[in-house]
Amino acid sequence: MPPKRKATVSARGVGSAKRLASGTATPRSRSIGSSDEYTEDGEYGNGSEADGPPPAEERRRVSNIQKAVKAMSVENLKSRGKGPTKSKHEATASIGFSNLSYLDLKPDHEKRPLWVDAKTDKIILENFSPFASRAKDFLTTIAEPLSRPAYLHEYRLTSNSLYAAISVGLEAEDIVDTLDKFSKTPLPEETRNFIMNSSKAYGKLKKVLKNSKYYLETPENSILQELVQDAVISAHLVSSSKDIITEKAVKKGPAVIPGTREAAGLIQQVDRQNNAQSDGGPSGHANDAGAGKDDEMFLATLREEDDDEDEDQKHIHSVEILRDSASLERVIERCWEMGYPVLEEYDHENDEKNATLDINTTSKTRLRDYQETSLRKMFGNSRARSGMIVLPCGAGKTLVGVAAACTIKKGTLVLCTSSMSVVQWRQEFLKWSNIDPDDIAIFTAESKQKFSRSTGIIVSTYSMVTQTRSRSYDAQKMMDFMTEREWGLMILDEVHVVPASIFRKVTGQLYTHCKLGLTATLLREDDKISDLNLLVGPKLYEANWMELSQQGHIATVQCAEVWCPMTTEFYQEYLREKSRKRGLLYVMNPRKFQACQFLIDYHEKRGDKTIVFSDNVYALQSYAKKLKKFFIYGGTGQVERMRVLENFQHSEVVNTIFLSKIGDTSLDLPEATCLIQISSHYGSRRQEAQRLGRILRAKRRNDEGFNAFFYSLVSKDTQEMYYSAKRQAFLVDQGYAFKVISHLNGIENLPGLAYSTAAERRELLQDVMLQNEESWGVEQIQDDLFSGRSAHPKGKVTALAKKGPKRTAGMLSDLSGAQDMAYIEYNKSRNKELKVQTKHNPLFRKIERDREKRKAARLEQLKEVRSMR
Ligand SMILES: Nc1ncnc2c1ncn2[C@@H]1O[C@H](COP(=O)(O)OP(=O)(O)OP(=O)(O)O)[C@@H](O)[C@H]1O
Repeated sequence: MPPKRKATVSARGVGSAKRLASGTATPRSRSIGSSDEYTEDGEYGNGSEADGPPPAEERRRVSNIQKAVKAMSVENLKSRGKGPTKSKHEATASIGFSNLSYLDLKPDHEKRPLWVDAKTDKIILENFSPFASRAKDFLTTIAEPLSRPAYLHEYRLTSNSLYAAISVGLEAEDIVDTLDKFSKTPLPEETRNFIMNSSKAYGKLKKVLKNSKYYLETPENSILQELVQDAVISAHLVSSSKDIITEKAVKKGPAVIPGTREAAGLIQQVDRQNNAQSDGGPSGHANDAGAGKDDEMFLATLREEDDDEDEDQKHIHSVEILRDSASLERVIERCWEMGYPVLEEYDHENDEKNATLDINTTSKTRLRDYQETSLRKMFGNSRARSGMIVLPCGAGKTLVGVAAACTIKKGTLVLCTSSMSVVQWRQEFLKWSNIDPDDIAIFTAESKQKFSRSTGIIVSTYSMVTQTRSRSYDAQKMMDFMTEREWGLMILDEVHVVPASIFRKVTGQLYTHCKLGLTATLLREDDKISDLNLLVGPKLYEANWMELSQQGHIATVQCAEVWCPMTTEFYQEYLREKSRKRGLLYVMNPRKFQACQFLIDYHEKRGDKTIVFSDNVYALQSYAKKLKKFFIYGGTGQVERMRVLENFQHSEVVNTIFLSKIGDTSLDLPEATCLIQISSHYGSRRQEAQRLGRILRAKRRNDEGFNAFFYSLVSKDTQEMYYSAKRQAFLVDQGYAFKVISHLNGIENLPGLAYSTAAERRELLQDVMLQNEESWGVEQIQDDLFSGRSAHPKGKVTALAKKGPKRTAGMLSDLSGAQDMAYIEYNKSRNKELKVQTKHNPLFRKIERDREKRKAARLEQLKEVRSMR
């Protein structure tokens, strides 16, 4: 018998991503995409366009990775006298690697793509394996993706992920068998037990709404018997144990999703023989072509095996829950506590009580593969499951929502974060579906329409439906209209940003059969994501950013962190400062300013359109005014915002704009191809991903060799470096590599380079040091660019209305302009130039006049404050 081989591979890419995230490693210098703009030593050069590395080179890289891992193995550490005192596993885990040498390899392990580590519940996928794509879809169904760089992906098996898998129709036995099939080693007993035990109760219990009544439903009577005996649950039930209703289960069939090739009649029959082709690999496929479809069929096969059972023998048992929201939430919570997670499902095809909505996708609408896959997870059988779909920014979440509504064909509610998004959602419904415009209404502060027929769609904001202040007569009537009826579907846009308390209010007031949460980043720094599982449902699907960018659905982005050394005078102050003013010092670092100036110049010459992001408003204004660029922040009036954005989109002279954090979300500027970040919200991974999302929609993304650019400017040896590493963690896990640029080639020769003399830098420092607390931190605004918060309730634009007079530290002599810094303080805003170019209607002119008056009054106030000092 040949000696058993031992497993010695580890997750190199994963480990480095984690170390990068924790700030203990230097980011790897690897650029992504086909164009290589950087030289290997981190310098910015005029690199030529080059195709991605050939497969052979890829293999070599992987083999190098594996060699590196081996070199880090416990045995090697031992031989170098650094042997572990703990167990092998603990020792390697502590340095960021998993040592799997305790596992025996299967004889044909090379062909199998997975490593399953029972000790950490982690699964590592070799993304270069010929069977990777098939394994990937399976893994995204059963496990949480943790990290997906180029070669090795890391997933974790959790109760929640298994719950999501069961909720899309997989059985525990199928999961175990398939995992074993893909695994290089026999599936560890602990993993097998974990899946079997955690899945026992999953998918068995459902909350359904039938004829305006909520029921707990299960095919296993014993579970219901156990639940009705529970004191907490029985207190919230209409029925007692005697009243358990038993009915024959309705035979299920897969739902036809409008907009898919199947719905269009393009796929008449699935030829399963294609799948059965075997080359001895784990799933029996000869090659990877059409892998996305194959994966679906592969999963479908797993589901079909289950359907082979005689459905006629099945019965379902149910009890009715009290309809108030507190009872509903308590019952669901208690079921979870007792080990029975509750799924929410809606048998929309058999719902005769609620009117059917006349809606279908237009004949031209074609869902992309990943959109279809995500919807298949929602409509795995003829019922619609509540849950969340996670797609990158710009990947078309709106169409997924529209297609879900077209599949359910019942009254639909859409809740968004801003009134601008409300308008966009309505437009998208009209674009992708044949809905009658009279059947889709808007409920915002400005518009309180209803649909005229028996059912329809209402698009509103979270704040409109959860408002606690007394409502206007019309708003109250609208709310009554919404709360009195049953809705088939509720679409929750940007589901991750909404606090649990808001969801409670929403779900408590509005009766919906099915909820679909849409988001790009299921991330919250406060770790409240688990609340969403309870309130909305499990994550049904999460797309892979890199794959979507390779397929051209989102732009390929080169990410770079530009390290800007602090100037001596700024660094001295930085070290002395203990307060939050340190933040202002590293943002206003003159070297960072120069890097920003250089990059803007470089990209403008290349024909790019650039957005510069700064969370700090003082920095935003200082940079923009000094560089004579246009800017928008929370205090900019709606009219001015629109004017700047329109010019950015259509004018050849406006190629760079500065935006505060209000532009993080909901900003659709497909012209933007470059993004520079000069100041950000500490270590927020979500903000980093959302900002990147602004350039993922780049119009030119399918041009040959096109790359969008994302630069994060970081002041070296400051706290900003720590935040930066933390912020990048999510994107690194999505497979983005941040190139470090330590020197921008040719920056010294840039004509008109700002702050190139010591005197200029000292002036800047003086100005920074004189700023008061208000200017130190990030902008305190919760809304986005289009929320219209700065708009007066009666339609007047009040750019400064929200903020009181600003106290600014300074000296009386500053006002005379006698000191250099006065020029900095009153550097002209370029925004004003746009006014001259634009013809206003009389209303806008009046708005502008009012604004100017208020600005003049504010300046007067400022002078007074200063003179009092
Ligand atoms: N199947 C499709 N066919 C053609 N175009 C599509 C398709 N799906 C999405 N798009 C287009 O992709 C763009 C982005 O879509 P959408 O605004 O819905 O993205 P998103 O995921 O909601 O982005 P964000 O998270 O930034 O709001 C839109 O211009 C949309 O028309």
